Amino acid sequence: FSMLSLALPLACLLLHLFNTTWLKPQRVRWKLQKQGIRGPQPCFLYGNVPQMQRIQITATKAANHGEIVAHDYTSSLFPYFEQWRKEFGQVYTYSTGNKQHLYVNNPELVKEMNQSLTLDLGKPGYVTKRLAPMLGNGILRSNGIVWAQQRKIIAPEFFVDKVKGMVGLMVESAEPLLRKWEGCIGGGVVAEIRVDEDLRSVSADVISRACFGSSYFKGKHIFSKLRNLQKLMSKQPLLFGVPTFGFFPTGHQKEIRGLEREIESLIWEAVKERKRESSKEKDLMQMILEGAINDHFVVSKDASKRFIVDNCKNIYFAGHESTAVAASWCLMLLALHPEWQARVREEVAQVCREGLIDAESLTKMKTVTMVIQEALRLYPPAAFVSREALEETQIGHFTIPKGVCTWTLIPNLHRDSNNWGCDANEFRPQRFAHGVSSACKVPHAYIPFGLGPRLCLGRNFALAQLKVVLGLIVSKFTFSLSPKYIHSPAYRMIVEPEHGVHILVQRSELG
Ligand code: HEM
Repeated sequence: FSMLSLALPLACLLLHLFNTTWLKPQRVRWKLQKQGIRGPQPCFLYGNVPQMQRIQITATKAANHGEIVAHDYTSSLFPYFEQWRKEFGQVYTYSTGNKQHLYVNNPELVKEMNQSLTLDLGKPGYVTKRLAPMLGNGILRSNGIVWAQQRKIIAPEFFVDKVKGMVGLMVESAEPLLRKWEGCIGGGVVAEIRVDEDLRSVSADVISRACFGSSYFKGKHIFSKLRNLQKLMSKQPLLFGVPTFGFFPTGHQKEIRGLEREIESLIWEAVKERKRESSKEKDLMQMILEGAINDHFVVSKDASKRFIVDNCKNIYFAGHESTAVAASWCLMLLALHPEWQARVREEVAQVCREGLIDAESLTKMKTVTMVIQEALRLYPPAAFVSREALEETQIGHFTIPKGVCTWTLIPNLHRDSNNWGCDANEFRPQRFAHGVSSACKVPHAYIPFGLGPRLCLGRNFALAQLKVVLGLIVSKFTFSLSPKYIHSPAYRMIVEPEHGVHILVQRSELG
């Protein structure tokens, strides 16, 4: 009897395991295969992860980092996707553990996703769970009604009219960088400068002043801690790594939890300070505070604290990191292309009365806009748009079973020669001379700011800041790439220059 009483639960457990690790994923695969979607053969328990690791190791060995600036980094950064794309086309399926994925890089299908308003495609839980220390349950991670509420509170702070009012403080925030670089040149002619950290300071300063008003000086600590957290978390396999079944290296996790607590208390201090001040000025922090008080989804005091801290963290991260990295890529490309640098310099001199950059002059910066658009095409800081079918969903003529995660690789999509032409890997801002709609066949597949209802809500803010920073730097300085620069785009939650961007800077004759 005792043998039987042991055997029965054991058999149930094995059956359950077999069902979740093989039968269920197999059923999902069948549903996809029936629609003509192919993909690499998965192995038991791990899916295609071992294959992904093998392909990555081979690609890393073959990579020839830094010798020349080759703009197509897709086959060294995400080599399995490129290999499978060549084998199975623009839409294919693969698995990691018991999770089934759908690679969607067909411009027409991306257009369908972009135009769809469905919320049944949400942020994938298994990815965002790993990002939880960074993002909490703020707007970047949440889904459904919680997300809708957060978006309603935060989005209006970044509408065009609000952003226009922030141009002045963007200029102010960039001035220390200009003074610092001036100082580096000093009495000499040329200075070598690593631009990344300086640009990060500018965008941290901008977001702190613009969104968190008087508490902006607290921002400095928060940003440096968030940056450390980001670096630590990038050491873990964030997206496609081996299924860990709960076993992660604990050393890192402890450090991550420590940083998470420090960041939380810094933000909370800023919030308490704000409450004491009872500021009349309605900036983003004020809106988040009021949202936490008025929102009927936020029921307890603890939940209200979480709501505030998580959303502040989200804005701090989303708002400064990607803008700073985009500015670094822009400077790298302008350093490489003196002819475009000269055109930008000339335009800024023309449209800015007495050298002053304001909201009106930003709207006249056509060349600067083209350069930024082209930089965001070749080097989009966000590498992916990922979604999970929270319910069975239709994308174009495909039915996506519940639980499947879709992956759209932005850098690959932006290099599709069928959409962009045979010069897709070249830096040619001219293609944007008449806007995105004339630059390629399917403009909806140009997605540096994501797509659909979850499109980046800081888009206008980021573009204004990039114009201000580039406009000021290019009008004050002439620069070229330093021989120290090693071209090696790296994925650390966003695609950034692994060793930074080093340039040789001189005072510009116009500046
Ligand atoms: C060049 C700079 C930036 C780039 C390339 C960028 C890109 C993106 C992308 C790709 C997404 C994901 C959209 C999706 O999943 O479909 C996103 C979302 C978001 N971004 Fe940005 N972003 C930038 C700057 C900013 C700034 C300056 C802010 C705020 C101040 C911001 C706030 C957000 C927020 C809150 C979301 C989440 C929107 C939602 O889920 O509803 N971003 N961004």
